[in-house]
Amino acid sequence: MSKNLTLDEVKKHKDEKSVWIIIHNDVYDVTKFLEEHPGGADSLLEVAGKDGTQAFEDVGHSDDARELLKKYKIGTLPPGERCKIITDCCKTRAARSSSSRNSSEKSWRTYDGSPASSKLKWAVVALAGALLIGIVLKKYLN
Ligand code: HEM
Repeated sequence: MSKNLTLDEVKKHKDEKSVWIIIHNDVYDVTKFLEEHPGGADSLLEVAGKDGTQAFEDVGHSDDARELLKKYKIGTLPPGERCKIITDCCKTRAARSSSSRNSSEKSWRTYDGSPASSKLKWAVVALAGALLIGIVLKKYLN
């Protein structure tokens, strides 16, 4: 089983001395790969200490590149910090963590930890309840 590494731990590894990147919920230590990366060290440093899934996928890396990833894997995010669906990923957590930095850095991620969908569900239930009460009141007051 791979080791659980939290986002807070990953965040500490954000410069040349130590570069950790999250891709598809797995954590990679690419410090030794910086100079070898065909896409340059800068592209890796840009997502150092952060989630690089989108950057990695946007480039359309080959199967060889995906295979190479295995060599650098050091762990996985704990279940509460994982992303369920890559395209529907959490703004709340990312916004919170990057608000102290540049806001343009906001990530597309959505984590399980931020139950945006469950909030929406309760809003719909509350709205339906209010509607029902309104209808009943209207009926009895007339
Ligand atoms: C962290 C794990 C990564 C690994 C193991 C990796 C590996 C590779 C490999 C093997 C290539 C050669 C082409 C290919 O086989 O697809 C490549 C190219 C490239 N990578 Fe990455 N990459 C990683 C992350 C990233 C990230 C986060 C970016 C961010 C933008 C990036 C940007 C690029 C670019 C722009 C190229 C194209 C270089 C060119 O064709 O001139 N890579 N990468």
